[in-house]
Amino acid sequence: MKTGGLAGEIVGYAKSADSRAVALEIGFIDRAADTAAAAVVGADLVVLAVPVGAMGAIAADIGPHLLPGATVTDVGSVKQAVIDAVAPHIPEGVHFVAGHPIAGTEHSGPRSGFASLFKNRWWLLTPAEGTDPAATARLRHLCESMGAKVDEMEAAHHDLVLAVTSHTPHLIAYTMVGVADDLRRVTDSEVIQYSAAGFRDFTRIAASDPTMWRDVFLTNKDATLEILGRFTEELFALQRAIRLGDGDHLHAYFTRTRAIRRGIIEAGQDTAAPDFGRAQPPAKGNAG
Ligand SMILES: NC(=O)C1=CN([C@@H]2O[C@H](COP(=O)(O)OP(=O)(O)OC[C@H]3O[C@@H](n4cnc5c(N)ncnc54)[C@H](O)[C@@H]3O)[C@@H](O)[C@H]2O)C=CC1
Ligand SMILES: O=C(O)C(=O)Cc1ccc(O)cc1
Repeated sequence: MKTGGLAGEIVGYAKSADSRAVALEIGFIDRAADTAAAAVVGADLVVLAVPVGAMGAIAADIGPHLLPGATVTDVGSVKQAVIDAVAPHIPEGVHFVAGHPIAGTEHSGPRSGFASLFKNRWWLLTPAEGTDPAATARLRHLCESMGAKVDEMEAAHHDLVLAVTSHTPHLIAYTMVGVADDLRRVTDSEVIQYSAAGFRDFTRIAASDPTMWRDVFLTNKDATLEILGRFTEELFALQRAIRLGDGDHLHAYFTRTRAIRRGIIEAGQDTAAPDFGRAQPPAKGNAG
């Protein structure tokens, strides 16, 4: 927003004074406020960017101080739980349009942002029924002005899609790195030394912020458990094929998954930059 001159003044609040100082120093914000409530006074747009489990408490803090006609949005990785936690604190006359940019890295803190983060990435908006379409349209325009591609969907659908494309894959990465860590005690440092690309990608993902990801799994419980259930069924089928020496099963399975990857590339949807991205655009309408 700063680079594109998309806001008159950007006021920031973060829990730690250090984060506020860094955000000011690097020109991320024009002014730092000492409290969330003070930060929103007079603001046309308020963006909540805290772990999903902290959204409700922040909304309660700022609710009474919001400008009539303002729009509140968020960038949380889970949508239904955020809407349930935030909406009750948004006063009449203020618009709440929940959102999720599918863009980020394993890093957090103010130094981890960069101006091109949203370029060519999906930004999903999940306005609740009855939301003023003009507020959603204004937010869509802002996201597009930062280079993002915008889509709208229902919050529950978002949560299922993201359970497939982001949340469960993160859990698998965490698990695989945990397994390797156990193994490392046996093999000394070989696991790290001879890491192949696949495992390296897992370690990058597994370096993501623990609080953020704890909250994702606590708040997207049902969808994650649904996808995890399907995942373990498939895993057991592959395990059985290996045990039985069923090469046809393995070959057919890997042929199918290769076609999916090729489909993503042919559709021009592999917009991930080498360093920053495993997040894929959600497969529209075919999750679950
Ligand atoms: N990191 C990523 O790649 C992406 C993150 N998101 C979502 O964005 C949101 C923010 O994540 P990041 O910007 O990565 O995190 P961050 O760690 O860079 O920033 C989080 C901020 O929330 C504050 N905070 C933490 N706990 C708090 C609490 N209990 N009360 C008040 N403030 C609190 C921290 O002080 C910090 O200023 C999360 O909801 C996450 O799910 C969405 C897309 C990508
Ligand atoms: O670092 C990565 O590969 C990511 O997947 C970043 C990411 C993390 C959380 C989100 O809700 C969206 C994107």
